[in-house]
Amino acid sequence: MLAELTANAVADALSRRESAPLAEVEAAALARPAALDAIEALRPGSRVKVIAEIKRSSPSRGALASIEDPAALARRYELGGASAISVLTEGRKFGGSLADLEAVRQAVALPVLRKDFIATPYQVFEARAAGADLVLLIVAALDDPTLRELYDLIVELGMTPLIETHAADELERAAALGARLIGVNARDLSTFELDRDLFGRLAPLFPEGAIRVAESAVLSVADVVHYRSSGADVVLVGEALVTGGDPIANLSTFLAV
Ligand SMILES: O=P(O)(O)OC[C@@H](O)[C@@H](O)c1c[nH]c2ccccc12
Repeated sequence: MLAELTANAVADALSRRESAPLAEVEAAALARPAALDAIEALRPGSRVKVIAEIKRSSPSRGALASIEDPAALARRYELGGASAISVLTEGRKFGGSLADLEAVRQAVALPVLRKDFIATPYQVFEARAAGADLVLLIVAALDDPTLRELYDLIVELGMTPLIETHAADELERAAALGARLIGVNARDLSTFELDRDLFGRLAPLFPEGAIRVAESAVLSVADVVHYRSSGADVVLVGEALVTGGDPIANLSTFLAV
């Protein structure tokens, strides 16, 4: 079942009156310097890697942090050893914007993920125009033809799709795309409930060679250890880094796993 949150965000994207014409956003996307190689940056290593997220609030957790200077936070993440940065660009529920992404892009040399409810090619061009290197696609929110279309466009623009799943059949759909970077979100987007063991249950179903990303619910080092021992190459961490005091210190404990 498509979560209300996701359905609303997708409906928003589809009905939105875009501020610039498609041709303009396309031109801006093509004029950007080449995207950074996120597959290289997230390649599995002897230690877990972290995608550090910039998120002001969420529908499940409410207000998290005001984050007046996302660029400064991104620099802390980079100094702390993050391998990539995720920027929520959804405005209504998460308090983010494409301006946040642009500011982050200018501040760091790491790959930057556009984290949003992407449903149209327009949003993919917008992501590239703002400097994104990665774009999230949520399998549950998209039918197969749209998933394929958006996936191919992301790749064509030199970016890397991060394919988010939450169930075995969704992982199959991700595999059918040929996805090289696949996440399992521990949070169910329809109930907001967390299932920290979902990643471990789905890990054996990942296609050969795909990079395995555990998303959500990392609040402590113990959670990183749990995901790592279940087969995660990468963990995507939001709340713990925006609310938990010094992100550099927090990252260093996570990266020791
Ligand atoms: O704050 P957390 O529990 O560390 O979670 C981060 C990230 O996984 C979460 O923000 C997220 C995962 N998938 C999403 C899709 C849309 C918006 C947000 C998300």
